[in-house]
Amino acid sequence: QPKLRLPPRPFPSLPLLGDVVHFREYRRTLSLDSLRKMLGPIFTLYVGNMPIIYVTSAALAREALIEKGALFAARPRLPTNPIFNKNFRTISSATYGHHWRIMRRNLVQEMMSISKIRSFKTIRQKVVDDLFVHIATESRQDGGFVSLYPNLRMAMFQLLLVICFGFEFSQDAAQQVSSLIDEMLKMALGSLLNFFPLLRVFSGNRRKQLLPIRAREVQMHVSHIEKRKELAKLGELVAGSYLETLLHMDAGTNLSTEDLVSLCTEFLVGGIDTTVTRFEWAMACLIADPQIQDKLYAKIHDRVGDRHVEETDLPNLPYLQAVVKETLRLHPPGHVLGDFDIPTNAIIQFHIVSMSRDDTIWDEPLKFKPERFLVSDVDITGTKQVKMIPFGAGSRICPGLGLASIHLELLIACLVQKFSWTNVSGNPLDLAEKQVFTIRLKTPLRVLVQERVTG
Ligand code: HEM
Repeated sequence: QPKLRLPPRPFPSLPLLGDVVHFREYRRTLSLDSLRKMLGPIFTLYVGNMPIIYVTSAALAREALIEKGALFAARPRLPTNPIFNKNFRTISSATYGHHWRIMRRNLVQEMMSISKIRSFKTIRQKVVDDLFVHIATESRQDGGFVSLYPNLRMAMFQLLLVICFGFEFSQDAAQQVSSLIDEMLKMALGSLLNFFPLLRVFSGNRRKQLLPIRAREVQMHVSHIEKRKELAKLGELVAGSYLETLLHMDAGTNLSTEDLVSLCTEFLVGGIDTTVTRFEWAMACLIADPQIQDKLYAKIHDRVGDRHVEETDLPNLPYLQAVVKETLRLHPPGHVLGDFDIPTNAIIQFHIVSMSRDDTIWDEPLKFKPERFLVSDVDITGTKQVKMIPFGAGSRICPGLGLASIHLELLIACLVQKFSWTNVSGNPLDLAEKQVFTIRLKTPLRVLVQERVTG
Protein backbone atom coordinates (compact mmCIF):
# COMPACT_ATOMS: atom_id res chain seq x y z
CA GLN A 1 0.00 0.00 0.00
CA PRO A 2 1.36 3.47 -0.73
CA LYS A 3 2.06 5.46 2.44
CA LEU A 4 -1.02 7.51 3.23
CA ARG A 5 -0.89 11.25 3.75
CA LEU A 6 -3.30 11.40 6.63
CA PRO A 7 -4.26 14.40 8.74
CA PRO A 8 -2.09 14.93 11.86
CA ARG A 9 -2.25 12.60 14.83
CA PRO A 10 -1.41 13.13 18.49
CA PHE A 11 0.90 10.18 19.22
CA PRO A 12 2.82 7.56 17.29
CA SER A 13 0.62 4.47 17.66
CA LEU A 14 1.60 0.97 18.73
CA PRO A 15 1.62 -1.88 16.21
CA LEU A 16 -1.73 -3.79 16.17
CA LEU A 17 -3.27 -1.72 18.98
CA GLY A 18 -3.10 1.68 17.32
CA ASP A 19 -3.92 4.54 19.65
CA VAL A 20 -6.20 2.41 21.77
CA VAL A 21 -3.85 2.35 24.75
CA HIS A 22 -3.97 6.13 24.77
CA PHE A 23 -7.76 6.20 24.86
CA ARG A 24 -8.07 6.27 28.62
CA GLU A 25 -5.68 9.20 28.58
CA TYR A 26 -7.77 10.95 25.93
CA ARG A 27 -10.85 10.51 28.01
CA ARG A 28 -9.23 11.74 31.22
CA THR A 29 -7.32 14.71 29.93
CA LEU A 30 -7.67 15.13 26.20
CA SER A 31 -11.15 15.58 24.85
CA LEU A 32 -11.63 15.67 21.09
CA ASP A 33 -12.08 19.38 21.63
CA SER A 34 -8.58 19.74 23.05
CA LEU A 35 -7.19 17.58 20.24
CA ARG A 36 -8.85 19.97 17.82
CA LYS A 37 -7.14 22.91 19.49
CA MET A 38 -3.81 21.05 19.42
CA LEU A 39 -3.95 19.58 15.89
CA GLY A 40 -6.38 21.72 13.91
CA PRO A 41 -9.86 21.03 12.50
CA ILE A 42 -9.02 17.62 11.01
CA PHE A 43 -6.94 14.88 12.67
CA THR A 44 -6.45 11.13 12.76
CA LEU A 45 -6.67 8.57 15.54
CA TYR A 46 -6.00 4.88 15.09
CA VAL A 47 -8.14 2.09 16.51
CA GLY A 48 -6.32 -1.14 15.79
CA ASN A 49 -4.99 -0.70 12.28
CA MET A 50 -7.92 1.47 11.17
CA PRO A 51 -7.39 5.21 10.79
CA ILE A 52 -10.36 7.26 11.94
CA ILE A 53 -10.27 10.79 10.59
CA TYR A 54 -12.16 13.34 12.66
CA VAL A 55 -13.57 16.41 10.91
CA THR A 56 -14.48 19.05 13.47
CA SER A 57 -15.00 22.23 11.48
CA ALA A 58 -18.23 23.39 9.87
CA ALA A 59 -16.39 24.58 6.75
CA LEU A 60 -14.77 21.19 6.11
CA ALA A 61 -18.06 19.38 6.84
CA ARG A 62 -19.79 21.56 4.27
CA GLU A 63 -17.09 20.90 1.69
CA ALA A 64 -17.36 17.13 2.23
CA LEU A 65 -21.09 16.60 2.75
CA ILE A 66 -22.55 19.20 0.39
CA GLU A 67 -19.93 20.11 -2.21
CA LYS A 68 -18.50 16.58 -2.54
CA GLY A 69 -21.66 14.86 -1.27
CA ALA A 70 -21.59 11.80 -3.53
CA LEU A 71 -18.07 10.89 -2.36
CA PHE A 72 -19.22 10.86 1.27
CA ALA A 73 -22.53 9.08 0.76
CA ALA A 74 -21.07 5.57 0.97
CA ARG A 75 -21.31 3.54 4.16
CA PRO A 76 -18.66 1.08 5.42
CA ARG A 77 -19.47 -2.63 5.33
CA LEU A 78 -18.63 -3.31 8.95
CA PRO A 79 -18.62 -7.01 9.84
CA THR A 80 -21.28 -6.66 12.56
CA ASN A 81 -23.81 -5.11 10.18
CA PRO A 82 -25.12 -7.85 7.88
CA ILE A 83 -27.26 -9.80 10.36
CA PHE A 84 -29.56 -7.05 11.65
CA ASN A 85 -29.55 -5.08 8.41
CA LYS A 86 -30.25 -8.16 6.27
CA ASN A 87 -27.15 -7.83 4.15
CA PHE A 88 -27.28 -4.05 3.92
CA ARG A 89 -30.89 -3.86 2.60
CA THR A 90 -32.02 -1.14 5.06
CA ILE A 91 -31.79 2.50 4.04
CA SER A 92 -29.16 3.49 6.60
CA SER A 93 -26.86 0.55 5.85
CA ALA A 94 -27.37 0.33 2.07
CA THR A 95 -24.59 1.22 -0.33
CA TYR A 96 -25.14 4.51 -2.13
CA GLY A 97 -26.85 3.11 -5.23
CA HIS A 98 -30.09 1.83 -6.77
CA HIS A 99 -31.55 -0.05 -3.77
CA TRP A 100 -30.76 2.81 -1.35
CA ARG A 101 -32.29 5.34 -3.75
CA ILE A 102 -35.64 3.58 -4.23
CA MET A 103 -36.04 2.66 -0.56
CA ARG A 104 -35.23 6.19 0.56
CA ARG A 105 -37.54 7.67 -2.08
CA ASN A 106 -40.37 5.45 -0.82
CA LEU A 107 -39.83 6.60 2.79
CA VAL A 108 -39.57 10.29 1.89
CA GLN A 109 -42.39 10.47 -0.67
CA GLU A 110 -44.87 8.07 0.91
CA MET A 111 -44.35 8.77 4.64
CA MET A 112 -42.81 12.21 5.09
CA SER A 113 -45.01 14.54 3.03
CA ILE A 114 -46.84 17.16 5.11
CA SER A 115 -50.23 15.65 4.24
CA LYS A 116 -49.08 12.15 5.22
CA ILE A 117 -47.62 13.35 8.54
CA ARG A 118 -50.90 15.20 9.26
CA SER A 119 -52.95 12.08 8.49
CA PHE A 120 -51.71 10.53 11.77
CA LYS A 121 -52.92 13.50 13.81
CA THR A 122 -55.68 11.60 15.60
CA ILE A 123 -53.39 8.85 16.82
CA ARG A 124 -50.86 11.45 17.99
CA GLN A 125 -53.57 13.20 19.99
CA LYS A 126 -54.61 9.90 21.57
CA VAL A 127 -51.01 9.10 22.53
CA VAL A 128 -50.62 12.56 24.12
CA ASP A 129 -53.88 12.11 26.09
CA ASP A 130 -52.71 8.68 27.34
CA LEU A 131 -49.37 10.22 28.29
CA PHE A 132 -51.12 12.89 30.37
CA VAL A 133 -52.99 10.15 32.23
CA HIS A 134 -49.80 8.14 32.89
CA ILE A 135 -47.92 11.19 34.14
CA ALA A 136 -50.78 12.31 36.37
CA THR A 137 -51.19 8.78 37.80
CA GLU A 138 -47.47 8.28 38.45
CA SER A 139 -47.14 11.67 40.11
CA ARG A 140 -50.13 10.92 42.39
CA GLN A 141 -48.56 7.60 43.40
CA ASP A 142 -45.03 8.98 43.85
CA GLY A 143 -45.48 12.17 45.87
CA GLY A 144 -45.68 14.40 42.80
CA PHE A 145 -42.60 12.90 41.07
CA VAL A 146 -42.39 11.48 37.57
CA SER A 147 -39.67 9.63 35.65
CA LEU A 148 -39.95 11.18 32.24
CA TYR A 149 -37.93 8.90 29.98
CA PRO A 150 -39.87 5.61 30.38
CA ASN A 151 -43.22 7.39 29.95
CA LEU A 152 -42.03 9.21 26.88
CA ARG A 153 -40.41 6.18 25.33
CA MET A 154 -43.57 4.08 25.71
CA ALA A 155 -45.68 6.90 24.21
CA MET A 156 -43.35 7.16 21.24
CA PHE A 157 -43.41 3.37 20.71
CA GLN A 158 -47.24 3.40 20.76
CA LEU A 159 -47.21 6.16 18.15
CA LEU A 160 -44.54 4.87 15.78
CA LEU A 161 -45.87 1.29 15.91
CA VAL A 162 -49.20 2.52 14.50
CA ILE A 163 -47.46 4.59 11.82
CA CYS A 164 -45.26 1.60 10.97
CA PHE A 165 -47.79 -1.29 11.01
CA GLY A 166 -51.22 0.39 10.74
CA PHE A 167 -52.81 -0.83 13.98
CA GLU A 168 -52.65 -0.04 17.69
CA PHE A 169 -50.48 -2.13 20.02
CA SER A 170 -51.36 -3.00 23.60
CA GLN A 171 -48.93 -1.74 26.25
CA ASP A 172 -47.53 -5.29 26.64
CA ALA A 173 -47.04 -5.80 22.91
CA ALA A 174 -45.33 -2.39 22.60
CA GLN A 175 -43.13 -3.26 25.60
CA GLN A 176 -42.09 -6.52 23.92
CA VAL A 177 -40.95 -4.67 20.79
CA SER A 178 -39.16 -2.07 22.90
CA SER A 179 -37.23 -4.71 24.92
CA LEU A 180 -36.12 -6.63 21.86
CA ILE A 181 -34.93 -3.47 20.11
CA ASP A 182 -32.91 -2.56 23.22
CA GLU A 183 -31.28 -5.98 23.14
CA MET A 184 -30.45 -5.61 19.44
CA LEU A 185 -28.92 -2.18 19.86
CA LYS A 186 -26.71 -3.33 22.72
CA MET A 187 -25.40 -6.23 20.65
CA ALA A 188 -24.95 -4.32 17.40
CA LEU A 189 -23.05 -1.32 18.65
CA GLY A 190 -19.40 -0.72 19.26
CA SER A 191 -18.03 -4.13 18.43
CA LEU A 192 -14.25 -4.33 18.56
CA LEU A 193 -14.49 -6.70 15.59
CA ASN A 194 -15.10 -3.68 13.41
CA PHE A 195 -11.70 -2.28 14.21
CA PHE A 196 -9.41 -5.20 14.98
CA PRO A 197 -9.28 -7.54 11.97
CA LEU A 198 -7.22 -10.02 14.01
CA LEU A 199 -10.17 -10.50 16.35
CA ARG A 200 -12.36 -11.58 13.46
CA VAL A 201 -11.35 -15.18 14.10
CA PHE A 202 -13.85 -14.84 16.98
CA SER A 203 -16.63 -13.53 14.73
CA GLY A 204 -18.23 -17.01 14.68
CA ASN A 205 -19.01 -16.58 18.39
CA ARG A 206 -20.57 -13.23 17.80
CA ARG A 207 -22.74 -14.60 15.02
CA LYS A 208 -23.90 -17.30 17.41
CA GLN A 209 -25.01 -14.59 19.87
CA LEU A 210 -26.66 -12.41 17.23
CA LEU A 211 -28.56 -15.04 15.23
CA PRO A 212 -31.10 -16.04 17.95
CA ILE A 213 -31.91 -12.35 18.57
CA ARG A 214 -32.41 -11.84 14.84
CA ALA A 215 -34.64 -14.94 14.75
CA ARG A 216 -36.82 -13.48 17.53
CA GLU A 217 -37.01 -10.15 15.70
CA VAL A 218 -38.16 -11.89 12.50
CA GLN A 219 -40.72 -14.00 14.38
CA MET A 220 -42.09 -10.96 16.19
CA HIS A 221 -42.49 -8.73 13.13
CA VAL A 222 -43.84 -11.59 10.99
CA SER A 223 -46.64 -11.93 13.54
CA HIS A 224 -47.29 -8.17 13.15
CA ILE A 225 -47.36 -8.54 9.36
CA GLU A 226 -49.85 -11.44 9.71
CA LYS A 227 -52.02 -9.43 12.10
CA ARG A 228 -52.06 -6.57 9.62
CA LYS A 229 -53.36 -8.98 6.95
CA GLU A 230 -56.20 -10.13 9.23
CA LEU A 231 -57.18 -6.57 10.14
CA ALA A 232 -57.08 -5.54 6.48
CA LYS A 233 -59.68 -8.24 5.70
CA LEU A 234 -61.89 -6.82 8.47
CA GLY A 235 -61.35 -3.25 7.22
CA GLU A 236 -59.87 -2.25 10.60
CA LEU A 237 -56.52 -0.81 9.59
CA VAL A 238 -55.23 2.72 10.06
CA ALA A 239 -54.55 3.65 6.41
CA GLY A 240 -51.16 4.65 5.04
CA SER A 241 -48.71 2.78 7.31
CA TYR A 242 -45.04 2.36 6.37
CA LEU A 243 -45.57 -1.39 5.98
CA GLU A 244 -48.44 -0.74 3.55
CA THR A 245 -46.14 1.41 1.37
CA LEU A 246 -43.48 -1.32 1.41
CA LEU A 247 -46.02 -3.99 0.42
CA HIS A 248 -47.25 -1.81 -2.46
CA MET A 249 -43.78 -1.17 -3.83
CA ASP A 250 -43.04 -2.31 -7.33
CA ALA A 251 -42.51 -6.08 -7.61
CA GLY A 252 -39.10 -5.29 -9.16
CA THR A 253 -37.93 -4.12 -5.74
CA ASN A 254 -37.86 -7.76 -4.62
CA LEU A 255 -38.38 -7.15 -0.93
CA SER A 256 -38.33 -10.42 1.01
CA THR A 257 -40.17 -10.89 4.30
CA GLU A 258 -36.83 -10.53 6.08
CA ASP A 259 -36.25 -7.22 4.27
CA LEU A 260 -39.65 -6.01 5.50
CA VAL A 261 -38.69 -6.98 9.06
CA SER A 262 -35.38 -5.07 8.90
CA LEU A 263 -36.99 -1.99 7.31
CA CYS A 264 -39.71 -1.85 9.98
CA THR A 265 -37.12 -2.15 12.75
CA GLU A 266 -35.08 0.61 11.09
CA PHE A 267 -38.16 2.86 11.03
CA LEU A 268 -38.74 2.30 14.75
CA VAL A 269 -35.07 2.61 15.74
CA GLY A 270 -34.63 5.72 13.57
CA GLY A 271 -37.73 7.44 14.87
CA ILE A 272 -37.97 6.60 18.56
CA ASP A 273 -34.79 6.93 20.62
CA THR A 274 -33.48 9.91 18.66
CA THR A 275 -36.70 11.82 19.38
CA VAL A 276 -37.30 10.66 22.96
CA THR A 277 -33.78 11.47 24.11
CA ARG A 278 -33.93 14.93 22.46
CA PHE A 279 -37.22 15.48 24.25
CA GLU A 280 -35.65 14.50 27.58
CA TRP A 281 -32.81 16.99 26.94
CA ALA A 282 -35.28 19.74 26.08
CA MET A 283 -37.20 19.16 29.31
CA ALA A 284 -33.95 19.05 31.32
CA CYS A 285 -32.93 22.43 29.87
CA LEU A 286 -36.39 23.90 30.58
CA ILE A 287 -36.27 22.60 34.15
CA ALA A 288 -32.70 23.82 34.67
CA ASP A 289 -33.77 27.30 33.56
CA PRO A 290 -37.30 27.97 34.91
CA GLN A 291 -37.37 31.42 33.28
CA ILE A 292 -37.18 29.84 29.83
CA GLN A 293 -39.90 27.34 30.81
CA ASP A 294 -42.13 30.19 32.03
CA LYS A 295 -41.50 32.17 28.87
CA LEU A 296 -42.40 29.17 26.71
CA TYR A 297 -45.59 28.59 28.70
CA ALA A 298 -46.54 32.27 28.35
CA LYS A 299 -45.94 32.22 24.58
CA ILE A 300 -48.11 29.11 24.22
CA HIS A 301 -50.82 30.61 26.41
CA ASP A 302 -50.76 33.91 24.48
CA ARG A 303 -51.32 32.04 21.26
CA VAL A 304 -53.80 29.27 22.15
CA GLY A 305 -55.36 30.41 25.41
CA ASP A 306 -56.91 27.65 27.53
CA ARG A 307 -57.71 25.17 24.79
CA HIS A 308 -55.25 22.35 24.07
CA VAL A 309 -52.36 22.97 21.70
CA GLU A 310 -53.08 21.47 18.30
CA GLU A 311 -50.74 20.59 15.49
CA THR A 312 -51.97 23.52 13.41
CA ASP A 313 -50.72 25.88 16.19
CA LEU A 314 -47.10 24.72 15.87
CA PRO A 315 -46.05 26.95 12.93
CA ASN A 316 -47.33 29.96 14.94
CA LEU A 317 -45.12 29.26 17.94
CA PRO A 318 -41.64 30.55 16.97
CA TYR A 319 -40.31 30.41 20.55
CA LEU A 320 -41.24 26.71 20.75
CA GLN A 321 -39.39 26.09 17.49
CA ALA A 322 -36.39 27.98 18.88
CA VAL A 323 -36.41 25.74 21.99
CA VAL A 324 -36.35 22.64 19.76
CA LYS A 325 -33.53 24.00 17.59
CA GLU A 326 -31.51 25.04 20.64
CA THR A 327 -31.89 21.51 22.07
CA LEU A 328 -30.73 19.98 18.80
CA ARG A 329 -27.78 22.39 18.64
CA LEU A 330 -26.50 21.83 22.15
CA HIS A 331 -27.49 18.18 22.40
CA PRO A 332 -27.46 16.49 18.99
CA PRO A 333 -28.18 12.73 19.09
CA GLY A 334 -24.56 11.75 18.56
CA HIS A 335 -21.25 13.53 18.77
CA VAL A 336 -20.10 12.09 15.50
CA LEU A 337 -22.08 11.77 12.32
CA GLY A 338 -21.91 8.44 10.55
CA ASP A 339 -18.89 6.52 9.39
CA PHE A 340 -18.03 7.23 5.81
CA ASP A 341 -15.86 5.02 3.63
CA ILE A 342 -13.08 6.91 2.02
CA PRO A 343 -10.35 5.31 -0.09
CA THR A 344 -8.14 2.81 1.77
CA ASN A 345 -9.42 1.43 5.04
CA ALA A 346 -9.98 4.79 6.70
CA ILE A 347 -13.21 5.90 8.34
CA ILE A 348 -14.11 9.56 8.48
CA GLN A 349 -16.29 10.94 11.24
CA PHE A 350 -17.90 14.36 11.34
CA HIS A 351 -17.75 15.60 14.90
CA ILE A 352 -20.97 17.59 14.85
CA VAL A 353 -20.93 18.88 18.42
CA SER A 354 -17.62 20.60 17.73
CA MET A 355 -19.52 22.61 15.12
CA SER A 356 -22.63 23.34 17.12
CA ARG A 357 -20.58 24.33 20.19
CA ASP A 358 -17.93 26.29 18.26
CA ASP A 359 -17.35 29.72 19.83
CA THR A 360 -16.30 31.20 16.49
CA ILE A 361 -19.82 30.46 15.19
CA TRP A 362 -22.00 30.76 18.31
CA ASP A 363 -22.13 33.37 21.02
CA GLU A 364 -21.90 31.66 24.47
CA PRO A 365 -22.12 28.24 22.78
CA LEU A 366 -22.53 26.21 25.97
CA LYS A 367 -25.52 28.20 27.16
CA PHE A 368 -29.11 27.06 26.42
CA LYS A 369 -30.44 30.23 24.77
CA PRO A 370 -33.41 29.65 22.41
CA GLU A 371 -33.56 33.42 21.74
CA ARG A 372 -30.56 33.08 19.40
CA PHE A 373 -32.89 31.47 16.83
CA LEU A 374 -35.36 34.36 16.97
CA VAL A 375 -32.83 36.90 15.75
CA SER A 376 -31.25 34.87 12.96
CA ASP A 377 -32.60 32.20 10.68
CA VAL A 378 -30.30 29.17 10.96
CA ASP A 379 -30.56 26.45 8.32
CA ILE A 380 -30.27 23.14 10.19
CA THR A 381 -30.14 21.03 7.02
CA GLY A 382 -26.72 22.34 6.00
CA THR A 383 -28.01 23.26 2.53
CA LYS A 384 -27.38 27.01 2.77
CA GLN A 385 -24.64 26.95 5.41
CA VAL A 386 -23.27 24.52 7.98
CA LYS A 387 -23.54 25.79 11.55
CA MET A 388 -25.31 22.84 13.16
CA ILE A 389 -26.29 19.58 11.45
CA PRO A 390 -28.09 17.39 14.01
CA PHE A 391 -29.85 15.52 11.20
CA GLY A 392 -26.73 15.20 9.05
CA ALA A 393 -26.39 16.92 5.69
CA GLY A 394 -26.14 16.07 2.02
CA SER A 395 -27.48 12.96 0.32
CA ARG A 396 -27.86 10.91 3.51
CA ILE A 397 -29.49 13.62 5.62
CA CYS A 398 -32.10 12.16 7.97
CA PRO A 399 -35.30 11.57 5.98
CA GLY A 400 -37.34 11.72 9.21
CA LEU A 401 -36.51 15.38 9.96
CA GLY A 402 -40.05 16.70 9.37
CA LEU A 403 -41.76 13.96 11.37
CA ALA A 404 -39.26 14.27 14.23
CA SER A 405 -39.72 18.07 14.38
CA ILE A 406 -43.51 17.76 14.67
CA HIS A 407 -43.22 15.11 17.38
CA LEU A 408 -40.75 17.18 19.40
CA GLU A 409 -42.65 20.45 19.08
CA LEU A 410 -46.02 18.87 19.86
CA LEU A 411 -44.86 16.90 22.89
CA ILE A 412 -42.92 19.78 24.42
CA ALA A 413 -45.82 22.20 23.84
CA CYS A 414 -48.43 19.82 25.28
CA LEU A 415 -46.40 18.87 28.35
CA VAL A 416 -45.37 22.44 29.17
CA GLN A 417 -48.93 23.66 28.67
CA LYS A 418 -50.45 20.97 30.88
CA PHE A 419 -47.86 20.73 33.71
CA SER A 420 -45.17 22.82 35.36
CA TRP A 421 -41.87 20.95 35.80
CA THR A 422 -39.47 21.53 38.71
CA ASN A 423 -36.25 20.18 40.07
CA VAL A 424 -36.63 20.12 43.86
CA SER A 425 -33.47 18.20 44.75
CA GLY A 426 -31.80 21.40 45.99
CA ASN A 427 -28.84 20.65 43.68
CA PRO A 428 -28.43 21.92 40.14
CA LEU A 429 -29.82 19.45 37.60
CA ASP A 430 -27.15 16.95 36.53
CA LEU A 431 -26.71 17.47 32.78
CA ALA A 432 -23.89 14.91 32.34
CA GLU A 433 -24.12 12.84 29.15
CA LYS A 434 -23.82 9.15 28.35
CA GLN A 435 -24.06 7.28 25.06
CA VAL A 436 -26.67 4.52 24.72
CA PHE A 437 -27.24 4.41 20.96
CA THR A 438 -27.92 8.18 21.16
CA ILE A 439 -26.45 10.63 23.68
CA ARG A 440 -28.81 10.91 26.62
CA LEU A 441 -28.83 12.21 30.17
CA LYS A 442 -26.56 10.14 32.43
CA THR A 443 -28.96 10.62 35.33
CA PRO A 444 -32.51 10.11 34.02
CA LEU A 445 -34.89 12.93 34.84
CA ARG A 446 -37.08 12.34 37.89
CA VAL A 447 -38.79 15.62 38.56
CA LEU A 448 -41.73 17.20 40.33
CA VAL A 449 -44.76 17.89 38.14
CA GLN A 450 -47.80 19.98 38.96
CA GLU A 451 -50.87 20.26 36.80
CA ARG A 452 -51.33 23.90 35.79
CA VAL A 453 -54.56 25.57 36.71
CA THR A 454 -56.16 27.00 33.59
CA GLY A 455 -58.85 29.61 33.16
C1 HEM B 1 -34.81 14.10 16.63
C2 HEM B 1 -34.96 13.08 15.80
C3 HEM B 1 -33.94 12.57 14.82
C4 HEM B 1 -32.62 12.91 14.69
C5 HEM B 1 -31.83 13.95 15.50
C6 HEM B 1 -32.09 12.12 13.59
C7 HEM B 1 -30.77 12.17 13.14
C8 HEM B 1 -30.26 11.39 12.11
C9 HEM B 1 -28.89 11.41 11.68
C10 HEM B 1 -27.78 12.28 12.29
C11 HEM B 1 -28.77 10.53 10.64
C12 HEM B 1 -27.49 10.14 9.91
C13 HEM B 1 -27.30 10.97 8.67
C14 HEM B 1 -26.03 10.55 7.96
O1 HEM B 1 -25.61 9.39 8.11
O2 HEM B 1 -25.46 11.39 7.28
C15 HEM B 1 -30.08 9.93 10.41
C16 HEM B 1 -30.35 9.00 9.43
C17 HEM B 1 -31.57 8.38 9.27
N1 HEM B 1 -32.72 8.64 10.00
FE1 HEM B 1 -32.95 10.04 11.48
N2 HEM B 1 -33.08 11.32 13.10
C18 HEM B 1 -34.23 11.58 13.79
C19 HEM B 1 -35.49 11.03 13.56
C20 HEM B 1 -35.79 10.11 12.58
C21 HEM B 1 -37.12 9.63 12.26
C22 HEM B 1 -38.41 10.12 12.95
C23 HEM B 1 -36.99 8.69 11.27
C24 HEM B 1 -38.06 7.86 10.58
C25 HEM B 1 -39.12 7.42 11.15
C26 HEM B 1 -35.57 8.60 10.94
C27 HEM B 1 -35.03 7.75 9.98
C28 HEM B 1 -33.72 7.80 9.54
C29 HEM B 1 -33.19 6.96 8.45
C30 HEM B 1 -33.95 5.88 7.66
C31 HEM B 1 -31.85 7.34 8.28
C32 HEM B 1 -30.85 6.78 7.24
C33 HEM B 1 -30.82 7.72 6.01
C34 HEM B 1 -29.85 7.28 4.92
O3 HEM B 1 -28.85 6.63 5.22
O4 HEM B 1 -30.11 7.63 3.75
N3 HEM B 1 -34.89 9.48 11.75
N4 HEM B 1 -30.97 10.48 11.31
